Amino acid sequence: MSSDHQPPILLWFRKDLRLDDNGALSQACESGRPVVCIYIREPKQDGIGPLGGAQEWWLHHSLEALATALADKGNRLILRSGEAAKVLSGLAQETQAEALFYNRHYERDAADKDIVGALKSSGLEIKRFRGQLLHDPETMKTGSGGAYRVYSPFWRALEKDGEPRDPVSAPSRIPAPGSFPKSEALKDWSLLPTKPDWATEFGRIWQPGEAGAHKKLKRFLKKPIQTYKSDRDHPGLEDATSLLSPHLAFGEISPARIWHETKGLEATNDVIHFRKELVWREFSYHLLVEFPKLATDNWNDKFDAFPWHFSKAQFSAWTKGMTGYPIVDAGMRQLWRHGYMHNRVRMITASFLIKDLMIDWRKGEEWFKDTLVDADPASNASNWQWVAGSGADASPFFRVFNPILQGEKFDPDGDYVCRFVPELRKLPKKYIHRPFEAPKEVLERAGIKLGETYPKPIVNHGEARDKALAAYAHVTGRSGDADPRD
Ligand SMILES: Cc1cc2nc3c(=O)[nH]c(=O)nc-3n(C[C@H](O)[C@H](O)[C@H](O)COP(=O)(O)OP(=O)(O)OC[C@H]3O[C@@H](n4cnc5c(N)ncnc54)[C@H](O)[C@@H]3O)c2cc1C
Repeated sequence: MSSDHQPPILLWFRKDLRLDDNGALSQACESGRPVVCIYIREPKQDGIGPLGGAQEWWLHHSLEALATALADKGNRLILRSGEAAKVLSGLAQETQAEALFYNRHYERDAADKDIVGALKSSGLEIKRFRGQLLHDPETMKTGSGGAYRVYSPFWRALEKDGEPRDPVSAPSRIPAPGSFPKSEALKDWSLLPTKPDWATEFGRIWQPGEAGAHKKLKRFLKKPIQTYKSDRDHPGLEDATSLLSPHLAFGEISPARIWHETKGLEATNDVIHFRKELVWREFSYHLLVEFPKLATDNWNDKFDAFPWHFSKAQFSAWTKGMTGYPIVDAGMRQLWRHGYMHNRVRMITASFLIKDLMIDWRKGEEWFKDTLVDADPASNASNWQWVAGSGADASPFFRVFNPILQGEKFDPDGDYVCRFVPELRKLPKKYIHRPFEAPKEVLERAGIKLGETYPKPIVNHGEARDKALAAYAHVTGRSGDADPRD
């Protein structure tokens, strides 16, 4: 019997928008049965969407790329909106499908359980395949059988385990059904911003989709990885890191594929450091699976009593990159313009929001979720809690980043600041991270009027730090001495 006379398999794409190393897809193809490829736009539920604005932009282009890749293999992408269980059972009836294959999606395990329960009772064969991690969280346990809560032993356990599995290549052909069910039109989903179109620069930097992911990996492995360890902390160096995070967030490339491609390189400290960063992503997911409320609740509940203070005006200045601290403002403007921010600057801007402005980390997490193209439920939440000090294996609260010293250390020539805060370009390097200390005539020569062309600092860092540390000491009963090196 030819494949198109057999009942098809429904292949449910979610955050695995790729053909390479896609367990559900390769197994569906190997079965020889026709495959109906679906992407469902679901209404908001626990663990499911909606995506932030920047990721909607990405999703639009990523689905276009996936549709093209499927067409090249003789198949088609079907788009539907609605609750997954209803859409899938409707499609199963329409296409006479007898099976559903999908890859695991860790943050929505609970929601999936209900969906799968409903579909199984209607007689559909359901197969779940590995998710977007090197190791499933259940397989990584401490000696006493618990989940890891500290990164270093987690990394050592992975090392001891040996190399992760090898990735599986994309199928050469994806058998199509005799006829395709109807698809909604992507443009009708209105994922792209219109008025205003704040994503004008995104397309210059990013190429969403699997091909774009592989290009980024190739570029990174060719050179930047050789100096990754030292360069990754310097935001002024463009392209010193892999820029793979949004591709990983949408599953356009698998971590196993990335790891595998680094195996051809000599295992220098730089290569190992890069792998360790990939493992920070793994660790974040392990924390999320252990504590599904990672984005909403303090891991350390002592922080529940922290006296956060929300000032609308200060939050707005932070989001707009108008705090008067150049490195913070450059980071927040990079985020708005590119849907991305350098890792070092993410730490500085997050520390500023939490400790200088004493605004609850959850407000920052939400803003990042809406504006980052790489927003990831595990990495975003775990990193915000890391900076706040409320997370597992977190940076202590009393480590307060000084935005001036951080700028001078990691962007000594002000290259990064000048790229995103052009009004400071003519300022001598000496003042680039502290324009408020520049003499009047220096500011005049640089064409800067503080408070007019560039803001005065919205808080005094020293005073703000003391206030935050006093609040911390009050909540935890610990001394709030800051680390002067930060
Ligand atoms: C406050 C804050 C929020 C963050 N939010 C996110 C987020 O929503 N999504 C996200 O992917 N990363 C997040 N990060 C982590 C990190 O900033 C980005 O992963 C990194 O900047 C992405 O750039 P890259 O791909 O060039 O990274 P590279 O330096 O090339 O690293 C390779 C990969 O390792 C992973 N990785 C690197 N650093 C971390 C880290 N600290 N935690 C977890 N995984 C890491 C990412 O998948 C990254 O793509 C956040 C960090 C902070 C401090």
